[in-house]
Amino acid sequence: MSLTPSITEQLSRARADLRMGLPVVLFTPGGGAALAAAAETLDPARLADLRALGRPVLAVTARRAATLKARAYDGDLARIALPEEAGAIWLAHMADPADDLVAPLKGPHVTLRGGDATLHRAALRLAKSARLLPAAVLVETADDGPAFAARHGLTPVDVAAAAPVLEGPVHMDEVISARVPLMVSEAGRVHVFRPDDGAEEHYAVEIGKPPRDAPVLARLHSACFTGDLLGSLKCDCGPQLRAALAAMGEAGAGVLLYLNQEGRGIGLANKMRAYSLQDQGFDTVEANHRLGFEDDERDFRIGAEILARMGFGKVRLLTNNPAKVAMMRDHGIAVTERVPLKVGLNPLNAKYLDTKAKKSGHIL
Ligand SMILES: Nc1nc2c(ncn2[C@@H]2O[C@H](COP(=O)(O)OP(=O)(O)OP(=O)(O)O)[C@@H](O)[C@H]2O)c(=O)[nH]1
Ligand SMILES: [Zn+2]
Repeated sequence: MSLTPSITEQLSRARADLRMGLPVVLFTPGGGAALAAAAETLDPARLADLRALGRPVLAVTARRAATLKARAYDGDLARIALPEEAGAIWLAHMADPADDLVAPLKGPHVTLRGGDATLHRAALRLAKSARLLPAAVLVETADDGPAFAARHGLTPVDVAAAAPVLEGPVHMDEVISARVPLMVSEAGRVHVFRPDDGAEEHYAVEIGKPPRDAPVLARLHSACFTGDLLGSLKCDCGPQLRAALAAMGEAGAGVLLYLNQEGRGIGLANKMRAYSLQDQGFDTVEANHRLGFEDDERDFRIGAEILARMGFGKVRLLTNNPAKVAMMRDHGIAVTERVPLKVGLNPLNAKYLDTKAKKSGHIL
């Protein structure tokens, strides 16, 4: 029936539920089912309810497990049995490395081996896509997943159906575009693109009337609230944003995608967590890992999709990041030239830029 939510819509609901602290019901058809909640938002009352249903397990990524010194028998993740006395505070400390140094968690942690980690993997993937810390509490239930969910008004997610949606390309539609005269060019136009998975909208700023059959001067700019808006000296994002627009104004044509992938795709709250770890002495990559994330969690297919939707197939890409060039090529956009964008170096971001050059392959 068309009134029934699609798997994409169910996933979008599940993300909102996790952010509010509600568990969702993950299941594989004909296989197991589990209630899953994000460790970061789960309150003590709901944790007690989960405990009443079975033995809770905390799933963390292998990155987080490495810091916790927990064995990741599942390769990419670890399933840690919740000790009897573990409450919401224990969970918060396991999920969030903020206090790792001042109050290290006492192990040893009992991690599960054998069995199936499919539901745990899906829970972590969902938590990441909800821009939460990748740590989830799961309790398996012998009940039928969808029936259990219906009884309690919870969102059921068929993880077998969800996998290709979570890993697949995002579909995007243009909602509207309107003329916005800019300082760099009066011929500015802002386009708003809305993904069909309920996630954040992304924007394209078109300068002039770039012909669609020639390489366009383009920038894929990832949102940086602190750098772009506040003028943070910790990164080079603000100067890069303004220099890219200025270059397009000067050339009379160009397209800047403003992608809402704050913090290289981990969201602003997690980026601030990473910043707080950086104040403890970790670099930008180490901080991401301690939080349980990879170095870069952005999905560059979003940028490729928007360019394609606008009719652009060839770009002269303003970037210092060769991975972006490779990613565009992988997703059907020809990069005829990489145009360096070296601006905004200051004494406070020199180490950050140096780390990006050494660990992330950026060309300084
Ligand atoms: N997780 C995390 N994200 C950061 C940090 N500093 C900046 N960012 C984010 O990084 C993104 C910008 O990415 P960069 O790696 O600076 O640059 P790039 O876009 O890969 O490459 P360029 O095209 O050369 O700018 C923005 O989303 C910022 O919010 C940090 O320390 N940690
Ligand atoms: Zn920045």
